Amino acid sequence: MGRKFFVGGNWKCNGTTEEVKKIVSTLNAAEVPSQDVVEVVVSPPFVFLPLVKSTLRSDFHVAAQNCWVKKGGAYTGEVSAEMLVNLDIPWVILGHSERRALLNESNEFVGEKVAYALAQGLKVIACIGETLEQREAGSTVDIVAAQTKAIAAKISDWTNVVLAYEPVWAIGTGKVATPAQAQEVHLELRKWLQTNVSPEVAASTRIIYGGSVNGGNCKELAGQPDVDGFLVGGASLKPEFIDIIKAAEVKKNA
Ligand SMILES: O=C(CO)COP(=O)(O)O
Repeated sequence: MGRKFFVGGNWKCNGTTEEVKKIVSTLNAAEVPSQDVVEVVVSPPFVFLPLVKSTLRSDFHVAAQNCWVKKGGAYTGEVSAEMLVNLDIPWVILGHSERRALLNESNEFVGEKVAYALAQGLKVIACIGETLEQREAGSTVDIVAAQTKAIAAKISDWTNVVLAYEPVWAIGTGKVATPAQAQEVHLELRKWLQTNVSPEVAASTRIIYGGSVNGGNCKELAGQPDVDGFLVGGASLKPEFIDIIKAAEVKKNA
């Protein structure tokens, strides 16, 4: 099916110039599978994007953690998709649960953002995921389907989209989804894409997992047929991110 393994590192709102330089030099020195096997994207805060972009090895790429929903202008504090393109930043993370929860980003708003960013030529890591309450109420699949639907309603080409399933209860909690729990939701998402978008999009779109992924649990998760990679938070700031990148070997040998 040719879904290349994808490992994203979301640094969130962390880092100083010194820390960023240290992470980059650790990554630059790492021996990892080739670009044919794994696509690696790291996402520093906006202010560090130029530094990371100019010092990071060329087989790894960078992503912003957000961008504005439309063309830039009088939107104090925002960064536009056009600016990211201007800086040659290829990727952007949109719809992260922290922004959905803390900044009230709705499904529709995220859908609009994804569409606008794609239209400007950016590639998008679109995040979805249910809260613990929603999971316990048995509505996980409905929630992630509604989040995906709001994106699907606004776009027609999924080539440059990676869908990141990040259950909110697993983010930053150390409480990782079991491989079976991740696989179950990823499969449901793939079925949703098959029915509501197309079999081709379902087969080719990478669905990655995020939520307390670390060097210890990544291989078993990567062994699941519908887990096409990871979006890593806390562990992406540490050398174990390299072990997570290497989990791509599990797929290669599958
Ligand atoms: O939110 C995440 C990645 O976007 C996951 O964060 P953690 O890996 O720290 O749980």
